[in-house]
Amino acid sequence: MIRLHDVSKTYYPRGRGDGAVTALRHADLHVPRGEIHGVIGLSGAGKSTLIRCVNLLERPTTGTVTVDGQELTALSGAALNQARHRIGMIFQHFNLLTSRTVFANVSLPLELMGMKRAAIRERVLPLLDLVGLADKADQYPAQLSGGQKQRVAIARALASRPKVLLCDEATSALDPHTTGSILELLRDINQQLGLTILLITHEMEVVKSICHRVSLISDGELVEEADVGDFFTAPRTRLGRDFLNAFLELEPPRALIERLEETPGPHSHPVVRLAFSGDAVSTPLVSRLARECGVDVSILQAKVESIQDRTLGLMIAELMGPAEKTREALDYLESHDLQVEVLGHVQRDD
Ligand SMILES: Nc1ncnc2c1ncn2[C@@H]1O[C@H](COP(=O)(O)OP(=O)(O)OP(=O)(O)O)[C@@H](O)[C@H]1O
Repeated sequence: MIRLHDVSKTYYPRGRGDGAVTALRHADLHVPRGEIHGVIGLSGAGKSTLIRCVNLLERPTTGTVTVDGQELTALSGAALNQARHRIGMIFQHFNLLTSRTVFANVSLPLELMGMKRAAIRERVLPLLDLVGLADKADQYPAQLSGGQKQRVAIARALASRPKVLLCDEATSALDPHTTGSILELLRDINQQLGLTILLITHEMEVVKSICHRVSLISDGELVEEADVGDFFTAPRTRLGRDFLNAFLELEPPRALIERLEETPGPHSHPVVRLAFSGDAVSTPLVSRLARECGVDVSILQAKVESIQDRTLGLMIAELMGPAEKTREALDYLESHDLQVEVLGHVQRDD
């Protein structure tokens, strides 16, 4: 439904000949019909640029953007405006017109399309119902909470019956409870209307709650893409692991980090981060390591998380025993479908 092929974007701020900023580099992305795809990254990584390239609010410097089979980068003027009706967008700060009522905000895109008043009413009232604001039609944005404003923005984005909804940090200005209710609404819309959703966020919680797939963006590059369950079990990049650890608050204690050495010494223990899902979650791992490998396991941190329909277990542990035994234990763990990352080695106290 959404396809970016080799899309790059360089900004040339006016008056600064040498100030060019390349915000997006050779981005390839495919979001199939009906999928919710998240793009996560740190501030300045290029998320806004990427999502704004999809509806050509920013025109890519190079590359092509295709939405619902139509190459938008080949269009301009009226044809591009027409194509944009099939792409709704919502923003972090809602972007409502303060002088218009809720009803008038939602009807605006239809007025601009030249639709008749009666037809607009017929279209807008069910949308207000869908977003749970049927009783707020005559109120003004200033009378609404942040969550209600975002609901108005969602209704407005859906007014032209788009195939695609772009969400630019749509919940970043909202408290966690309101964030939850807006994400639930987006999930309902995705299911009820079959809408394809591309969202950008810096919050793992958003990805975890509603996305099917996720891409990670760093310094303008899409560096990793995975199903959400896989990303939360075994991110492939250092940055992905940093995001996951920060989300799970799963880091070794600071005092231990300071003692971690990269290479094993003659008298050191490996400290490992283990992630296990599926059947492995219910395996009595610690006692097996002790029994079958003769290694003691000191658990430094552990957590079980539900990621959509999967259960994910995470543990940071020190494997204590002679070098050949701890090596055997690592082999044992790897052969049992666990994701094993050696964080470093600490000198043995014994
Ligand atoms: N209009 C612009 N002109 C010049 N540089 C820009 C422009 N818009 C963005 N940039 C630069 O492009 C890079 C990526 O910015 P972008 O806003 O896409 O990142 P982001 O991941 O959305 O960040 P944030 O989460 O902070 O909004 C940054 O270095 C930014 O300063």
